[in-house]
Amino acid sequence: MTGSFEGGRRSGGGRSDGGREGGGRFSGRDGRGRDGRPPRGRGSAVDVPRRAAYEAVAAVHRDGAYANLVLPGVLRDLGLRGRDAAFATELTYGTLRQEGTLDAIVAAASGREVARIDPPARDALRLGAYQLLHTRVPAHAAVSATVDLVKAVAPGATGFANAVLREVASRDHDAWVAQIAPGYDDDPVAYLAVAHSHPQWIVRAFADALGGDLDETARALIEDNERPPVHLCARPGRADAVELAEEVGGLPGAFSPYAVYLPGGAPGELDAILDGRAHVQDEGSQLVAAALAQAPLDGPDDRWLDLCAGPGGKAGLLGALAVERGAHVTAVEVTEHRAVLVEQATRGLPVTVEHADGRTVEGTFDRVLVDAPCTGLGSLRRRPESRWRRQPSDLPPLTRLQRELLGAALRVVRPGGVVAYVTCSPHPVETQVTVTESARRSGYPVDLVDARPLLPAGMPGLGSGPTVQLWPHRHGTDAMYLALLQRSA
Ligand SMILES: C[S@@+](CC[C@H](N)C(=O)[O-])C[C@H]1O[C@@H](n2cnc3c(N)ncnc32)[C@H](O)[C@@H]1O
Repeated sequence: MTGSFEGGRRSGGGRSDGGREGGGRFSGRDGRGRDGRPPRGRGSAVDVPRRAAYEAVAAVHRDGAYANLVLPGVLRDLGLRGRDAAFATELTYGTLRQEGTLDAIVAAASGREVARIDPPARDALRLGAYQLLHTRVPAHAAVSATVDLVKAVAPGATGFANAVLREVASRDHDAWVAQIAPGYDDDPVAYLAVAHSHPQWIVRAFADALGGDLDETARALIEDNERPPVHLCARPGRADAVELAEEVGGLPGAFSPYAVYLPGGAPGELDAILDGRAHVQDEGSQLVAAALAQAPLDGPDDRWLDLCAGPGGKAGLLGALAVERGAHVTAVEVTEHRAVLVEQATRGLPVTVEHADGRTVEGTFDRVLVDAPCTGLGSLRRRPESRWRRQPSDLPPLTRLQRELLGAALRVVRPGGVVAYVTCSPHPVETQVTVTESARRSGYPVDLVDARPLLPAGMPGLGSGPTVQLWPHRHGTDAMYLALLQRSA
């Protein structure tokens, strides 16, 4: 293992060119902000894309916002489009993904714990350090633009920020990692955590899920720091993936027959989304939902249940497949507003939405999906702040709920029926342990069905079965886990 950063690649598919000087710079007099917010309108020297990124990053830390929800509003408010919006997006997502390592570098460069730096100055420094270490922005432009930002949001820290940024700029990322990370041979997990900006407990969980292979763990971490493409699901019976790809200027997916990879842009504005022919859905989610629909089954096959349905991605795909198969889907969701989203996502499909706790569901079903609430460690590339928010202490309540939901599914599936247990997390405690424990405690005879033949033929890297773990670095999907359990007849 060398100390090289991201195997030679850089976040966002290469260094971005953010060194442009014009394009929306608000120039003029000194612009002081209040409450750490840069001033709006004339009078600020902060250029607009950096200001947008600062506002989004600050909202994530100050208000507990989610970057994917807050950023579109900020871009809209500031009128950013095209290259400027792309640059603001890269700064926001990249800074949040790299935050752990950037903080360690800023601490080393400043000789001060980042917790002791005022939040506005701290966020501005993170953005500046990201530009210096992960983009093609020339160092002088990154330093001066960040000093302008600090002037606006934390005027008292301007000199400090200038000095810290100059120190950060004195080394590249690899040299900083070599300086601040423990030696790989001494503590590989701690090294990987610093080199690839993940908390150690997540590095450990990935390594466990990958059978202890630390080289592959590094590849998984590297992929988490890349910008993922948007995936569409062409709804069976309503759209064809090849034709949809042509229509939207995308590419048909590598594995799911419904998947289309979008080159970029705003998927919500596509005609195919607006008229219900397609929805946004990671290809891995498509594959696990389709695998449940294809699992071999003797006897009746028209009562399908989605026990954790919100916001309705998999219910939408199952509903479209149910049309072709003459089946009906009951979609259960405990959170009211998410149940409304499921209604919207399944309009016109044979799906009944129930706003209820899945643990109390009654009835008898032939196929059941438990897409369990989980840590979401499998989609860190799409949720840049999530790796720093999640804690190991989240696991016990989540795994208890997962066991109870899977237990309820095993109770309502008919003998001979199939349950798909799915998480968007590769954490072994949420995957293997939950499945083994739930099956053992259910009191029903349960067999694990080999899920691999239910995924597209020739799909590589599916392991030795019977469960399947998808990975961004192997399959280009989120790290979805799938176990298929069949109640013995
Ligand atoms: C991983 S998400 C499901 C994603 C969904 N299947 C999709 O593809 O769009 C888990 C969902 O389970 C819901 N949930 C949590 N506890 C639940 C419970 N006790 N009963 C039913 N739904 C629950 C959450 O509100 C959340 O919407």
